[in-house]
Amino acid sequence: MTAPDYGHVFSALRNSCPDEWAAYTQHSFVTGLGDGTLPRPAFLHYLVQDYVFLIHFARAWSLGVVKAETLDEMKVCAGTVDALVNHEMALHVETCAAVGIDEAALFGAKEEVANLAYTRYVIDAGLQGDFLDLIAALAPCCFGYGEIGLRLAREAAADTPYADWITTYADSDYQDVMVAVGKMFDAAVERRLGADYQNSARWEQLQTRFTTATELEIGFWDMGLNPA
Ligand SMILES: Cc1ncc(CO)c(N)n1
Repeated sequence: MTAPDYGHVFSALRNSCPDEWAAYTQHSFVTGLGDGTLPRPAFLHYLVQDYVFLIHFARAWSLGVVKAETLDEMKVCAGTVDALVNHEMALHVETCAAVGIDEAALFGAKEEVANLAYTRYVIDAGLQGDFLDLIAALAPCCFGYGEIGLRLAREAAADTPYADWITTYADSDYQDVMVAVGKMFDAAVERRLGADYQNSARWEQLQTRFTTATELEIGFWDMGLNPA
């Protein structure tokens, strides 16, 4: 499997920014997770920031419940909030606890600017725009980690110390949520813009949201590589 099926809307958005998508999903931080060469301090620095990221990211997905137009959209958004706060964050809490960083320290960690820029951009996309603006800005995070997790599960060195991280995103728990998000995103776009959505007046704006969020993901890996 080269890429999992997260739907045709996601494929169209990704295929329109191939350079940014490659810079995000094949970033040297990702290579280092796979071959195990990522320095531990960079990983822990990233993981603490990512805990804070997920707090605000869950707020953004909660906004999806507010902006939804169908019960199915509400269910997928609520399910994603659950997956983030009750499952994905366990990786962060357990990995950090093992090196003496407790949850209060995680919750109170100083948020770096690249982190803050990313989540507030996504939340603002949802506040200023509609449900599609919000999902277009949320999509790179979700599907990018899904792609990375599956690729590293196939290609990673057997002895990488980052196997727990890889498993979190390759696991069917995470993948099933992403497939559900992809289906919901396809239906949401077709419902509002029609089957010929790529020729609608809204498409360019959604592409900009998606590409900008992808660039903010690249900035997040860059931040991870540079522990303060
Ligand atoms: C920065 C970032 N993007 C995406 C995900 C996946 O939820 C994450 N944990 N962190």
